[in-house]
Amino acid sequence: MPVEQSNGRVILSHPKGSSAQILLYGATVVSWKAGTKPHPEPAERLFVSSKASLDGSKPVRGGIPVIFPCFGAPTHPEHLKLGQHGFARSETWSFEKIVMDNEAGVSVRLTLETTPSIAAKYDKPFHLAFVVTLAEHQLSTDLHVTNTSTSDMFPPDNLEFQALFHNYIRAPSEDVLIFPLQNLHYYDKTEPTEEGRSKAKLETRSGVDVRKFTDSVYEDAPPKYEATWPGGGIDINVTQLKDLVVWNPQEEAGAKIADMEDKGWEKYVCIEPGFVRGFATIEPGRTWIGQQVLSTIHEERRMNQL
Ligand SMILES: O=P(O)(O)OC[C@H]1O[C@H](O)[C@H](O)[C@@H](O)[C@@H]1O
Repeated sequence: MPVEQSNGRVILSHPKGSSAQILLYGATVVSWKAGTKPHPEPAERLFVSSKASLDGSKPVRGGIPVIFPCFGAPTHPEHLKLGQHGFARSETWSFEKIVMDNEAGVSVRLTLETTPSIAAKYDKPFHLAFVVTLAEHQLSTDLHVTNTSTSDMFPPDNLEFQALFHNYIRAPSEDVLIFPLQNLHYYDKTEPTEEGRSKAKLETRSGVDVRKFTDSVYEDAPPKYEATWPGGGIDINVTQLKDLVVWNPQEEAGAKIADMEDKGWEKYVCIEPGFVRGFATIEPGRTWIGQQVLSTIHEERRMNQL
């Protein structure tokens, strides 16, 4: 069966061997296994901490948590009752339907609507749909945000939000390099003062490493980037997600994270495409779609680049 549901999970299996698992809790993709052309046997591409809670008691430390409607601590007046990274990653979504089921892709759609517990802290009308599509060497995630307000007042009852895919990419963090971020401006959240954190820095490195504690928000990043390391890599193509967060806590911050496994920070890098500087805005009745496509990099392409 290409799509199965069991124990609060949706499992996608592609005829060419790749697979993905999505928890209804947070619509969190917790596994993506895919091969490459020269090495077709599927390998896990995401990191999930062995100490992560997968029972819906807290957001998953790993995989691809969906961040909405705020990234980090809330700053928008409409978000002030929300916790860090908003509520989408800690609500149980509904399985809506299988969108596609053929060799081109196996695709499912989950949805989230407001609940009394969400409405108690966030009263804007919205509808979210999350579409996950699995291909032989690719995983796509699309977030559809609809402003369901029926108000016709002026000024319009716009929905202002931030959204991000918090990808924990399985990679040796000592060796990973991320391209092409050179000459972009970024905000360095590891700076100890608010003044330091709010001042834009210029990225001078051609390939960005995470050998030290890194928490950088790149503004207006290109729509295509890649992470490479000896023997592997992931390409990321995005639509409507103008910013990119690169995070690895290293021991300095990682040892303080309760659900991080011992030395977990050595096994992943978070590469997080999103709309997080400022707010995306949609008018009543309109839908915004943010998309990412993750692809395994085939080794021969890496060799050609060296
Ligand atoms: O611990 P969490 O709430 O899951 O957040 C984990 C991390 O998410 C993002 O990458 C932020 O930029 C980091 O500042 C934050 O530490």
